[in-house]
Amino acid sequence: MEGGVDYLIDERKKAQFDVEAMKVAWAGSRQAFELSDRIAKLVANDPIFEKFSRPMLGRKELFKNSLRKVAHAWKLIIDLRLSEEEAKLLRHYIDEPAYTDLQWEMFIPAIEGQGTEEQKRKWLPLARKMQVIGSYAQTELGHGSNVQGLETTATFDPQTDEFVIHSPTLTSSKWWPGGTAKVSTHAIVYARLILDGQFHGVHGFIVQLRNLENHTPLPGITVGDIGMKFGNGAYNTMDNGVIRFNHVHIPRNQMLMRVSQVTREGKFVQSDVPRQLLYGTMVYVRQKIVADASKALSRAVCIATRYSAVRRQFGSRNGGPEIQVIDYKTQQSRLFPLLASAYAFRFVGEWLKWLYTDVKQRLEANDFSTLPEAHACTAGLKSLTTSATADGIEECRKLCGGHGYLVSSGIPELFATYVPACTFEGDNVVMMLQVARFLVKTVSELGYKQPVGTTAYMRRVTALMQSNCAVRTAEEWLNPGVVVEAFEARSTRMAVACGQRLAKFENPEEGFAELSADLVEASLAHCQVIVVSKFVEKLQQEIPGKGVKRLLEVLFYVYALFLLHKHQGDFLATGYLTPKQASLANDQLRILYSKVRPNAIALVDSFNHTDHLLSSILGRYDGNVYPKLYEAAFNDPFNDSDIADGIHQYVQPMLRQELHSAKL
Ligand SMILES: CCCCCCCC/C=C\CCCCC/C=C/C(=O)SCCNC(=O)CCNC(=O)[C@H](O)C(C)(C)COP(=O)(O)OP(=O)(O)OC[C@H]1O[C@@H](n2cnc3c(N)ncnc32)[C@H](O)[C@@H]1OP(=O)(O)O
Ligand SMILES: Cc1cc2nc3c(=O)[nH]c(=O)nc-3n(C[C@H](O)[C@H](O)[C@H](O)COP(=O)(O)OP(=O)(O)OC[C@H]3O[C@@H](n4cnc5c(N)ncnc54)[C@H](O)[C@@H]3O)c2cc1C
Repeated sequence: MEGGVDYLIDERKKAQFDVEAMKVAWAGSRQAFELSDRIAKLVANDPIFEKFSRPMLGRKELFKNSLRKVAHAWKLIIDLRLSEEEAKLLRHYIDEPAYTDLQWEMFIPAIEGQGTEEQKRKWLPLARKMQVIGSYAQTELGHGSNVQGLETTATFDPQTDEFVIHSPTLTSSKWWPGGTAKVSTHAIVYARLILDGQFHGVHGFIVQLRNLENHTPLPGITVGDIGMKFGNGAYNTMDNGVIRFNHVHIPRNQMLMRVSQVTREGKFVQSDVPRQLLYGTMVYVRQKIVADASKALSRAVCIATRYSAVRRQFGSRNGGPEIQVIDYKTQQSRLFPLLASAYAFRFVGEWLKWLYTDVKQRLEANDFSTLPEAHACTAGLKSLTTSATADGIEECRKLCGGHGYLVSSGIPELFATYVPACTFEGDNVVMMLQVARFLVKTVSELGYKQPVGTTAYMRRVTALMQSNCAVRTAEEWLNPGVVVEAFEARSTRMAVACGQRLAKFENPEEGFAELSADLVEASLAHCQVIVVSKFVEKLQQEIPGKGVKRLLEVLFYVYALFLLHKHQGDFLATGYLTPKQASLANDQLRILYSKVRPNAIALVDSFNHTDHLLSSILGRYDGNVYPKLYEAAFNDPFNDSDIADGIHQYVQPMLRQELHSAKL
């Protein structure tokens, strides 16, 4: 047997559920599935969107090719009259970071959330027709996480009714904004507002960067690319830029003025809108990043699962086939929790999208009451899901053995493209510390204020602190109430313990800094409560299709009991579980893995990923791995000739012992 075609055919026959119905459950609805499937095929069948050769291209060629793809996609959007939702799916399936990500996911949302009605009327139609191309220039060479520490200045000049945008120091150079180095005509620039010598906080300003006719930078603007980034291909399709402003004048009405206004006379007016709304674009994108995590993780898991069924090692008897590596319990204990995590992140992402839509509607009606919770949830879940996904992709590489390290496995580029998600839109530790602030506040108010939303479980603080887990057999872990209660008790106990230790500090900020590592752990525990509970809520809905709900229940228990096993130190240290109960959870986990095993291939097929999206020989749908790996090796341009450049010059003289007289 040269390839694994028959192996995957056999595996698909083992499925104990309706794969087509699971595809719908994964997509969210039949309509969402059909839409997504149609756009995925459109991209997969269009040669312009080919991406397998991307890691072999030089930077300039890579970038030009990316510009071509975007132009082709825009043409398709117009010619096929694609809706905004379809256009977003198109970008997802093209799978190439590009300036349009910033245009559609940051520039436009920033104007929508922070602009006045007049500003929206002027800028949104231009941006939506791509007549202006915008980016999001917040981070500087010297400051990223600390937004209030930004140094760029926007000084009002009452003479001309303009703001003067200036980079006073080297460290104030804008550094990282995607799409800026070579493409964007405009940027939302975050800068310190200065009126009559007084600082009035950081605000967003629409600044034109380039001449719309010939694309040259406008006077006073120095702009360039910040250089190559991690990995081949990967995020290098994006032109992350550096910008320096030398007293650049912009009209007063280009400050985004929903939150605060500057009058013609140069007076600062603070509206009732909280200043945190200036950070609203980040809340939006963090929510998108959570939704995206399941897509990235499911890709890696799909590759590793299919390959694990194709790959065989050891155990051959009488010349028969060796054991499929997916049958090793160690392989299952590394792979199946990641498979379950992909589903868990899919469902929590769906819920977070709902939460964001709700908060957006409230904000439009000037109801800001749920903003702190939305901020804590988006920040915390962004941190949890991206960290787990980045680690998960790397684990999938290892699960594929040596071949996982080949670019043609599709995993190295996926990893290199994905990992910055742990840093951008808020470093993951800084984000967990935001959750910690929210938790500390919630805990300190428990005596007189009922917690709501995702912290509502802490209303039962007394019970969660005092009662202990009642599980006596491995079977008893198969109860969603029991599992969720364990996570709630652990989280409450960790948060309350942090609160008690914080109370001993005279200066709360000093205490917060001193205990920050523990606070991050307590925040993670709280975020895990959210993911686990949202999975349970999903299971309480009607889920059609033979065996679909049963398999999702199995995945829920795998996800939750795996986390419980991984963090058993917390569960034991807080006293909620006994060592025996933790051990029973692990026993149940092994039983669950054997329930996943026959369904593993069908579960990854249910992601409905095309071979184009996976861009992986190891993860091919047909399992034809070895012949295609062999073919790809000889198709590599490096194998064009048997004698590589440099052999005659540097190797042959060595063989002939003539190195000292050779010209090097
Ligand atoms: C390849 C992977 C694919 C993923 C792609 C998925 C699809 C996504 C589509 C497109 C992606 C586009 C590409 C992304 C490119 C990347 C872009 C960027 O990175 S842009 C820059 C992002 N920068 C940051 O995230 C900076 C992080 N820092 C901050 O957010 C803040 O500075 C802070 C750390 C939160 C602290 O702020 P500050 O010092 O001002 O405030 P505090 O005094 O601490 O807090 C004041 C109170 O305000 C609350 N707060 C803070 N932020 C918010 C918010 N956003 N909303 C509501 N409330 C907020 C804070 O909690 C404090 O509250 P109290 O304690 O006073 O109650
Ligand atoms: C691929 C990519 C694309 C990007 N695109 C954009 C863009 O389009 N527009 C834009 O404006 N920006 C962009 N950024 C910048 C990005 O938002 C920042 O890099 C990010 O917010 C992190 O900030 P930083 O680089 O200042 O990290 P730092 O804050 O310097 O972090 C360094 C280390 O310090 C730790 N640390 C920092 N503060 C604290 C604290 N208070 N407590 C404990 N630990 C702390 C962090 O955990 C981290 O380990 C992009 C970045 C990347 C990698």
